[in-house]
Amino acid sequence: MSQLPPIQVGLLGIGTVGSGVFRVLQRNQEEIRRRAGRGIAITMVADLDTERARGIVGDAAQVVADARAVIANPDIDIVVELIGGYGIARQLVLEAIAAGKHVVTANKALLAVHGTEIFAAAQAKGVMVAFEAAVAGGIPIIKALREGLTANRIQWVAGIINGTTNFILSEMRDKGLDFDVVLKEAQRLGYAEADPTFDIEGIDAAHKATLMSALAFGIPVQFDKAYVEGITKLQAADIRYAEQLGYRIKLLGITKRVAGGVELRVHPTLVPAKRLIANVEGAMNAVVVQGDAVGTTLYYGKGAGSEPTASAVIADLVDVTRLHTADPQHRVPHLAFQPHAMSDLAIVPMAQVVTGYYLRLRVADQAGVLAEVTGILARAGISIDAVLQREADEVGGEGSTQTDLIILTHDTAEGTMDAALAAMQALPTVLAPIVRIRKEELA
Ligand SMILES: NC(=O)C1=CN([C@@H]2O[C@H](COP(=O)(O)OP(=O)(O)OC[C@H]3O[C@@H](n4cnc5c(N)ncnc54)[C@H](O)[C@@H]3O)[C@@H](O)[C@H]2O)C=CC1
Ligand SMILES: N[C@@H](CC=O)C(=O)O
Ligand code: NA
Repeated sequence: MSQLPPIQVGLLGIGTVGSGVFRVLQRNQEEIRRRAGRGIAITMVADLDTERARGIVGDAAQVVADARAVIANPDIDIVVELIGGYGIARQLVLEAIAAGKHVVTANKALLAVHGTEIFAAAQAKGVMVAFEAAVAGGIPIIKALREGLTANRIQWVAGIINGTTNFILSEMRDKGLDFDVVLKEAQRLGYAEADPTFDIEGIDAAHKATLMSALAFGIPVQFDKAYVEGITKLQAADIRYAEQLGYRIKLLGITKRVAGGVELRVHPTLVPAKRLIANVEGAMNAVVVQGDAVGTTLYYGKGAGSEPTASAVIADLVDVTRLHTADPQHRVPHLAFQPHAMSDLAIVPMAQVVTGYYLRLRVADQAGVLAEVTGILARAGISIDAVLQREADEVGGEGSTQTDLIILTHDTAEGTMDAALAAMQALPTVLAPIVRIRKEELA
C-alpha cells in the first residue's frame, strides 16, 4: 500500500446527499482506502447552515459558510458539489475547475443544461468531472455506459430514472393514496428535488435522459431538445385500464438511435406488465440498455436518498483518486467518447417518433361511434392492437349515456397520430379531451 497522505476533499453543500457522503466515507474509510490506494478525507465543508454542518462533521473537518474558501484552499484536490441547481453551483464548479480541482457532482440539472461548457473547461484544464450520482443515484449506470459497454453500438436506453414519480405512481396504485399526500412523503424521505415540479413534470428525468443520450451515442448534452411530459395529468382510470390490458404505466426516460438521429423523450409510458422494469416499485430506479453485442442489460437499485446517492459520489471519489496522477490523455473521457470524436447525430422531432399508443375516448354510448373512431384510424393507416369498451354504468353510473373506449394501437409515427387524434376529437360523439399515452414493448 502506498504511503501517500489522504487526498483532501472539499464538500460544497451538506444536505441529504452531502451528509450521506460524509457518513459513509467515515464508516467505510478503511475499505475505501484499500480500494483507492490512499485515504480520502473530507477536510473542509461549506454550507450556508454552518451550525447544522458542524453538527454533522464535528471536529473532523473545517466548516465554512463561503464555498469559495474551499475552492481557494490549495490543499484540496477534489471539490464535491452537492448544492444543486444551475445558479451558484455552475459558478462554483467552473471556478473549481479553473483552480485546477477535480469535481464530483450529483447535479444532473447543471450538467444536462451546462455540460458542454463544463466538460470543455475541465478538458482544457486537464481535470476530471465525475457524475455517477447524477443519473439513477446509486446505480452505476454512468460507469456501465462509459466503461462496461464500450464494445457496443448502443441501440436504445430506457429507464425509470426518477424515484419520486415512481414512488407516487406505486403508492397511488397500491394504497389508493392521493397524489399530494405521496409527494409530501417523497419530500420527507429526501427523494424529491428542492423544487418538486422538476420531479413531477418529468424535468429531472429529462436531465438524466439527456446525460444518458450523450454517453450512449457520443453526442453533446442537448436538454433543450428533449420532449418532456410528467405525471401530473395521469388519471387513476388510465392506470386501471392499462392493467386490464396487461400493461403498467411508468414514467420513462427514453433515448434511442433511429434513422434520422436520436430520440430523446420523457413521458408516461405503457410497458407490458411481464417486463421486469414494469415491476419496479417505490423509489427504486431501473435502466434497460440495448447494445448490439451484449443484447439487453438491466440495472436496478435505489435512485435517490442519502446513502444510495452517497454510494455513487464516493465511487467517483475513488475513481478520481486513482486517476489523479494518471496521464490526462489516457483518462476515461467525460462523456464516454473522446472529445474530438463526438457525433453530430440530431435529436429527432417528436412528430417522427414511432411508438404504440394507448387512447382513451369518453364517448356517447350510442351505435356507430366505434366505427367512426376506427374509421379515422384506418384511413390514417394506424392499425389497432386491442379495443376495450367499458359499460356505460361503470363509467357514469346507472343509466349513463357516456362510455369509455380504450384502444391500443400498433406502432405509428407521432405526427400521424396527432392528425388522427385531431379528427377524432372533432367528432360530436367524443365528449372529452382524448387521453393519449405512448406504449413501448421494450423487447
Ligand atoms: N436527494 C437525492 O436523493 C438526490 C439528489 N441529487 C442531487 O444532489 C444535489 C444535492 O441534493 P440534496 O442533498 O438532496 O439537496 P439538499 O437541499 O438536501 O442539500 C443542499 C445543501 O446545500 C446547501 N447550500 C445551498 N446553497 C449553498 C451555497 N451557496 N453554499 C454552500 N452550501 C449551500 C444547503 O444549505 C443544503 O445543506 C442536487 O443536485 C440533487 O439534484 C442526486 C441524486 C439523488
Ligand atoms: N429527485 C430525484 C432524486 C434523484 O436523482 C428522484 O426522485 O429521483
Ligand atoms: Na448512478
